[in-house]
Amino acid sequence: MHNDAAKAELIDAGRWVADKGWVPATGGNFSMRTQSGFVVTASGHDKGKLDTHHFLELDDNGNIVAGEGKPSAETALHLKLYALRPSTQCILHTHSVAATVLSRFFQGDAFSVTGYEMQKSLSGVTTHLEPLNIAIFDNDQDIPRLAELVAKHHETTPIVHGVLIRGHGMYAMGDNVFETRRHIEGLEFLFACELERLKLEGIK
Ligand SMILES: CSC[C@@H](O)[C@@H](O)C(=O)COP(=O)(O)O
Ligand SMILES: [Zn+2]
Repeated sequence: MHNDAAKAELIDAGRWVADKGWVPATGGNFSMRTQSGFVVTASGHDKGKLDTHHFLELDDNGNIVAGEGKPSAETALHLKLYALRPSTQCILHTHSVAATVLSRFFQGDAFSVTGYEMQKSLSGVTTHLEPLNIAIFDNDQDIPRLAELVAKHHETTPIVHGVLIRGHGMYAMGDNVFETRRHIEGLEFLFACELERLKLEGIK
């Protein structure tokens, strides 16, 4: 995909994800793989009101080749996720209330659900009967260090749909922008169900 087409897709995804309330304030950042490398959102903008000049163009090694401002503070994590899973074309990082709260509530190293038909909204999932696991990593302001932790985890437990960062949000990935959007929507549905379930069942 050309850089300009990738920016157009990310501007559209930004409006959608902002309408859902999943990128409050200037939270979140987006990227796509392109013919010449990557495009990534510039840091500090409202991701629901992106324009074509709110992006940096990077080469295959992550070096800036065009654009204004600073690349997203979390660019190193995007680049690591692309390297870990070469078919990934689009990464959308969101800050929903549900992802933020549940990643703090569940103390373990994964958000795990079983029994929901909507698990099948995620690529490769064919049944509600097996657990769906989304890895949770402790938040870290040192993004390269966090990216290394994610890479280490991927060696034994491949990351397919995305990861949660505790008290922070989610990184969702897919082989095109529509798949990434579907993964976000499917996972957010599952997060919302789990929040409702916890309210009804109480904390045990
Ligand atoms: C609103 S503060 C959030 C940031 O610290 C960060 O987590 C984030 O998602 C956006 O950072 P950005 O540098 O704009 O890409
Ligand atoms: Zn963030």
